[in-house]
Amino acid sequence: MGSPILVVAAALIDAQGRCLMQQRPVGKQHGGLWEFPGGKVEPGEAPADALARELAEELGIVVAPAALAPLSFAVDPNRPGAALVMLLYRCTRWSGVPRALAADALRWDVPRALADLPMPPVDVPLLATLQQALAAPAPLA
Ligand SMILES: Nc1nc2c([nH]c(=O)n2[C@H]2C[C@H](O)[C@@H](COP(=O)(O)OP(=O)(O)OP(=O)(O)O)O2)c(=O)[nH]1
Repeated sequence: MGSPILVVAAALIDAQGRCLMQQRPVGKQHGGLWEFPGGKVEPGEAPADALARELAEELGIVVAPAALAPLSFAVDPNRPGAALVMLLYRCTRWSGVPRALAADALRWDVPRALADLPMPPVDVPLLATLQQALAAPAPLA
């Protein structure tokens, strides 16, 4: 069993409280499943920088690393070869309109509706946490 693989991903939330998910291309690991945009952290890269890079590559949007707020994390201990650790950030500010540059499709919807989509195992608890976070009253300023 190798060292854990660190993956960063974003819950992009629009003004209507909808979250963006993308469909992994058929033929890749987890092909056809719906996921949060993001990817693996490269050696020497800070997690938020890695996520800003992935969001530019996958969606063509510009996100300041400071606009990425840590939300939750999840672990898939059963991934072949090495456990996968996924850090989920919440993001409400970006420049540009997300486009499916690396995915087969994009979908904006409230987390409750997204939960019906087929997704990798780590995404299930993360989406539930996101749903709770969006349902909770806004924190006092
Ligand atoms: N981006 C993303 N990846 C996820 C999610 N859930 C989940 O299990 N993963 C897995 C799928 C991949 O094994 C890994 C993400 O790495 P990646 O997207 O860079 O993988 P990849 O196969 O496209 O890249 P590569 O290894 O071919 O360079 O994490 C998710 O919600 N978002």
